[in-house]
Amino acid sequence: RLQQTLASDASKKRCYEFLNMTSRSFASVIKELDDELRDAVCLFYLVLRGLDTIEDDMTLDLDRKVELLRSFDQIIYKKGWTFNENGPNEKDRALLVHFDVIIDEFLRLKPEYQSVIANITKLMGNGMADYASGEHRENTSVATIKDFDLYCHYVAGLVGYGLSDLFAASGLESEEIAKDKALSNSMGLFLQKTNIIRDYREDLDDGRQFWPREIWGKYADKFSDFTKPENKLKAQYCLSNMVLNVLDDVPQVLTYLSKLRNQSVFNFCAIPQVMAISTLALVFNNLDIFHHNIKIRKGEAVKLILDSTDMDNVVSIFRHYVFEISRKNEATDPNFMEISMAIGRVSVSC
Ligand SMILES: O=C(O)CO[C@@H](C(=O)O)[C@@H](OCCCCCc1ccc2ccccc2c1)C(=O)NCCCCCc1ccc2ccccc2c1
Ligand SMILES: [Mg+2]
Ligand SMILES: [Mg+2]
Repeated sequence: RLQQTLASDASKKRCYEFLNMTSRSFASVIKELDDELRDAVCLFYLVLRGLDTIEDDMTLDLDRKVELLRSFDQIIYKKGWTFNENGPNEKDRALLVHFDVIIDEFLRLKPEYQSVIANITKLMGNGMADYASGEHRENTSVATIKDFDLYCHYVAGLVGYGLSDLFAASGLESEEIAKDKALSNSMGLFLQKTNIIRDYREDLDDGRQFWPREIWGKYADKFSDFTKPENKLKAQYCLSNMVLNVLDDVPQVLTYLSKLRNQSVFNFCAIPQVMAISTLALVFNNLDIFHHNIKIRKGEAVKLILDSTDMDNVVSIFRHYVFEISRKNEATDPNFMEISMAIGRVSVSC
């Protein structure tokens, strides 16, 4: 009996080490969650990060990648399963090399938490596979704004679905939070779309492009044209058009946050969203993003984390950054009016 307890404590500890290794930002907010939810959300993260490590690896054979993505919801029930076919540079390859530890801990979760995680894994894995193998084969390019919303639904909106289901199943939040799928979806889309804008250069260098052609095609013939100095005005207008698209999700994010009742769940949900609105204001009309990855300053991030503990503070943080975007909004920008109106819509929602 004692032997088993020691073994399971050791593998749980290793899961939190993998959590810290794969994402410092999410690790810090996941560890803040109440006991009832912490392990389930930690494993939810690690299972999906494992799936994403398959998706992100451009050195994997396409058929092999699709087979793994579509069967990952069964793989998580296979005790002992590990994977070492990732390329040497895949940043989270160690997670899959030791994935048997994640599976052991996943199988120790309550059955209702396991089924939420397995269900989202199945939906996300098939969504990623559809993207990897479909007409996007050439460079995972995203054609229409509808495609953009669908891809971000698969990789991030579904995480919002699963988290809302876990919050409700734990009893820490009402069943209602899991009913309004559009609100949960927006929680993921706002984070993922902001990251996709911020990561323009990193993804371009990795041969990936997620900005929808329906938007960037209005400003250039090739996605990489925005890195050229002679195209800097077009690049600026394309960037503001992308920020405009993301602003649409702000009212729903604020509505979702206003429905939360448990303090640890609120902190866990609010902090990534507050980081994202700060990042969105930073990237707006900032042409550095076409040349290198930019991040909000450490000091600002710490202040935001400390301030994001109640709805009034979160609303005023959003107002602050939305005002900063309106200050940077230039009348010569063809998107100027649309952005002003989107800001108006946000301002009344908070
Ligand atoms: O490789 C990387 O490091 C970045 O990969 C990006 C990509 O490949 O596009 C991309 O991979 C997406 C596929 C795997 C999803 C992993 C995930 C992330 C955060 C979680 C938070 C809690 C629980 C489970 C979670 C699962 C990525 O990590 N994008 C970051 C934004 C995704 C946010 C997901 C999300 C959605 C709703 C949320 C609601 C409340 C709190 C956190 C939330 C977090
Ligand atoms: Mg990734
Ligand atoms: Mg990915």
